[in-house]
Amino acid sequence: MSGEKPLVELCKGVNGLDKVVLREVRGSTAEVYLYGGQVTSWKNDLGEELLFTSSKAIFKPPKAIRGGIPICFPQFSNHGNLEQHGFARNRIWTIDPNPAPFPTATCDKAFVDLILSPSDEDTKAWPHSYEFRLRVTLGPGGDLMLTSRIRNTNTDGKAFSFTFAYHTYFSVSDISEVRIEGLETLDYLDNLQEKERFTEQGDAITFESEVDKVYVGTPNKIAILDHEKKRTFVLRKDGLPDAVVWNPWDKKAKAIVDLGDEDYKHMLCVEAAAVEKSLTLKPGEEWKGRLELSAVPSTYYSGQLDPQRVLEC
Ligand SMILES: O=P(O)(O)OC[C@H]1O[C@H](O)[C@H](O)[C@@H](O)[C@@H]1O
Repeated sequence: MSGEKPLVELCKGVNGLDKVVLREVRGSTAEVYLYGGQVTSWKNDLGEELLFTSSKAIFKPPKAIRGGIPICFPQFSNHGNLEQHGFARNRIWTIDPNPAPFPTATCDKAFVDLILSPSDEDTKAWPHSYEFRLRVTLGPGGDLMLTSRIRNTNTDGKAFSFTFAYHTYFSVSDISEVRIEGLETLDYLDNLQEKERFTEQGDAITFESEVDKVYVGTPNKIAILDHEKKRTFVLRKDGLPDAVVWNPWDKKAKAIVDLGDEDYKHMLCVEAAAVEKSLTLKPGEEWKGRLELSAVPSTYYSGQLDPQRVLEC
């Protein structure tokens, strides 16, 4: 019985890496590795895994863990001179022993606060002082919430700019059975066509080949419908105007060392992000970016989906 176990527990994960397990009274769980400050598991009260982690994921620095929710900071992808997706995803974060109080009642919420501070090596690549606090919360209904607060602590008076993404890998039954609602008719930058700008057509987005797009200025609510699983993920975001959609498909999957050849069928990345326009903080300023995920049963049959109902739930 999960009722016997603590709501928040620090234990050892793969290869002896530290991880924090969050438990919710009805049985949902989440796991967060200090390596990368990365959520690697989120299960509903039936014990079903909702996030994808690669069958070939390498749980060992310096390679970031392939799956879950890597944090891309201070750079998304190759939009700058830093390493791909920045360094936050392959640094060891620490647990904040004195987290700030929760704004609302805390008693039924399991949460952990992690901190990323710059190392000497990071400062050479990105010469800024900052404090990055990440709160991961498992809500009473099993919802998963991530809140990032990044503060400029430069003492030289300099502002800094960054791009950011919660690079979420959703677990899906079969990529061909999945659709995304909430991104129709929006503009996107196509990473497969030199970041050229296009406008999405009017239908829900479905998948039949490689996709790597940055949708710009999206609504704060996006739905991912898994027809076969009869499950809908609802992604809510705040402070993050863009949404990246990525699936490598078969050829690219084979070229990614830590991804199984068939894994692309069972994953879909929909990433709450700030990519098109970088975010700028002056000394003393703080930015907050929030992601909230819920997984609900899809109350529809094939061809009878009312998109409005999904997005309003
Ligand atoms: O292999 P990674 O460095 O983890 O990146 C995986 C993917 O992340 C994002 O979704 C980018 O848009 C893709 O271009 C990139 O291929």
